[in-house]
Amino acid sequence: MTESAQGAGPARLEAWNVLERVRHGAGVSEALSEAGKRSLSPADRALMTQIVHGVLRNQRYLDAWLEPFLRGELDPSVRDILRMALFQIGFLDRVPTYAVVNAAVEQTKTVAPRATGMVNAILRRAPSQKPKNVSLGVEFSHPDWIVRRWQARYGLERTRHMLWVDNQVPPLTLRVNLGRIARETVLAQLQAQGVRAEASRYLPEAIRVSGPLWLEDLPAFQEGNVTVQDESAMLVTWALDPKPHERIVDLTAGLGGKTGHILEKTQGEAEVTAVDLAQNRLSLLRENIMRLGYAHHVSIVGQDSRIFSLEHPKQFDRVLLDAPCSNLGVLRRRSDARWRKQEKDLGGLATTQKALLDAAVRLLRPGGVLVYSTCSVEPEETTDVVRKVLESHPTVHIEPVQDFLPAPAFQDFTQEGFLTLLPGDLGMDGFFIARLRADVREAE
Ligand SMILES: C[S@@+](CC[C@H](N)C(=O)[O-])C[C@H]1O[C@@H](n2cnc3c(N)ncnc32)[C@H](O)[C@@H]1O
Repeated sequence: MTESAQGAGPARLEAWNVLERVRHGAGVSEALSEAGKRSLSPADRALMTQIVHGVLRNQRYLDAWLEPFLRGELDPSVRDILRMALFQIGFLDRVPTYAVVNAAVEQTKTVAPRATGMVNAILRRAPSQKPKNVSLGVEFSHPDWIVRRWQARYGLERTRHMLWVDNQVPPLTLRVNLGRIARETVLAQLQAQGVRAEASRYLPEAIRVSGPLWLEDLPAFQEGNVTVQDESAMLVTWALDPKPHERIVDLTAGLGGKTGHILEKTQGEAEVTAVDLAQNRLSLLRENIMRLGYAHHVSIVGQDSRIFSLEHPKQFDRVLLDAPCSNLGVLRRRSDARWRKQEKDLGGLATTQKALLDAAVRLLRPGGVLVYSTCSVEPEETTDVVRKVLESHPTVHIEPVQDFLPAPAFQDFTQEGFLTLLPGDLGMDGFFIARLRADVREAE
């Protein structure tokens, strides 16, 4: 590493590398966890993460801030250095402005030496001239199409709140395997490490952590009794309400977040199958389930769920379809997602979701239960999909989800039998959950 690169500090150098990788298509979580494996101190890792998410969450605002100072085209690598500097100046208070400017100048010397003078000149003037009178989309750094559709549905104040929620650092929530360890024991372990945490008011297995936590140091995590998952994602398994000895399939299992919860709730006594077509995700799912100690209690199938359903019709008591979606309910966690999606993608997603839900219905035995969930609350991906599928399957009906949720507080968020949590409701991620049941007599 050159002397000037070192001058920027390891956290900023790695943050810049991660942003470059994200610009070239890498997912932000994967890029951050790769970078985190390099020898960074815990403080540098935290600063790197804060800068990367902060720049992505505030990108449009930062670009509007830069705009008046630019003359002509800007090299994307230099733009990232400027965005990082303005984010630290505008949104963090721990580093003095002169130190941020010096770090950015040092970094530019190695990345694009000829731009050093320009970066220096911009960062001497810009900090005192923040953008004024900007639109909601600029103020909260969201694409206009998202702002427009939320405002049309929820009105101005609600939309402002949702946009604000998306830019906050989300809470870290832990799921405790209550069959193996009491929540109080995990809380005591957290307290012993000086971590601020409290029991969720809404789910008996959830803990909200509000300070920094190195999970690997937590005994309950090492023993496989704790998993990171948002409370709204935990509600999906509550809605499914799996029982021991049933045949259950998780049709889009991904990394196994919900498969693990199903295994915990049935204490490994159900016959669980996890399907996903992404082989790389299934290897991680296997590792995750092994850590939880349920490796021998799940069959893992790398296949398109639509094919799987043709091969196993009417064979399952419970089917979970946590469908691929636009992620618009979890923008606070996926800081890059708002820039990757376009409104026209919703149509294609809805087609896939409908095809997968048709496949899910096919797997139900008479009387079987199906849960459909998305981390988006857009009607095209949620109520529209469910209604269309119900029209073509008259032997399947809606079962009100509220009867299966763990706290009375959720009643306020149910309508027509569906649960819809908007981003930030009860402090949780945005989520949609529907529960369907096949008639006992005549499943399709
Ligand atoms: C929302 S994620 C699932 C997250 C997972 N349920 C969890 O809790 O960790 C959607 C998943 O659907 C998978 N997928 C998309 N299309 C599929 C298909 N046709 N068949 C099987 N899996 C599919 C993706 O690979 C992705 O892992």
